[in-house]
Amino acid sequence: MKLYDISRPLTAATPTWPGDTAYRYTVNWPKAESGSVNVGKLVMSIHTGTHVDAPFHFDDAGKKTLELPLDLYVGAARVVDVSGRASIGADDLAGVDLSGVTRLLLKTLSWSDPEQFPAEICYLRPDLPPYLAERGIRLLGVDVPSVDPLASKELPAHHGLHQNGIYILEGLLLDAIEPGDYELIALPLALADADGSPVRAILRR
Ligand SMILES: N[C@@H](CC(=O)c1ccccc1NC=O)C(=O)O
Ligand SMILES: [Zn+2]
Ligand SMILES: [Zn+2]
Repeated sequence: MKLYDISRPLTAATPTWPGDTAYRYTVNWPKAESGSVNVGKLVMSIHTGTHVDAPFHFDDAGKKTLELPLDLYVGAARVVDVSGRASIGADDLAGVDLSGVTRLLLKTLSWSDPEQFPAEICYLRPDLPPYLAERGIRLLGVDVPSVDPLASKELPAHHGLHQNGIYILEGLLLDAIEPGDYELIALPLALADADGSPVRAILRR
């Protein structure tokens, strides 16, 4: 069985949201000092690289990472190519059969330079969340840092997905992935209080 890594590597150079905390790993307690082991310390924003959003990210009353339903992040997923568009709405998926699909990953290819935070990304239009929910989608993954336009403060797609019971996976790397059916594994860490979690996302087929 072949494994495809669809996670962005986390390094000090991984781009973050403007002004947000970069990934930083340090050996906080070196072997020379501890006498036996190197002990690392990790500092990063939850929204750097490949991650899930918990509803608390955009809703003070929303579920936090530890309360997320794990079954959504493991199981059959369909990758659909929606590249070449400025945004995605129900119209853009009209020709795509979504019957039996619970986890949908949209390949927008709109984050062209992985070394730079994008200036503009393909985003979701407000008619998409209800359309997906009617078809049974419960998890939506994108290959960009947000499901909304980067400058949006209202976050209509985040809220629309949430209102329709659809959870969000962001920052995937789908460039090398052929559209089709896979098994997805992208589990959030068991983080108390958090508004999301970095994930190691893989596809198997
Ligand atoms: N909502 C975004 C993240 C986001 O908006 C953000 C992340 C880190 C620092 C600032 C952010 N937004 C500021 O307006 C997301 O899609 O997860
Ligand atoms: Zn996020
Ligand atoms: Zn988000």
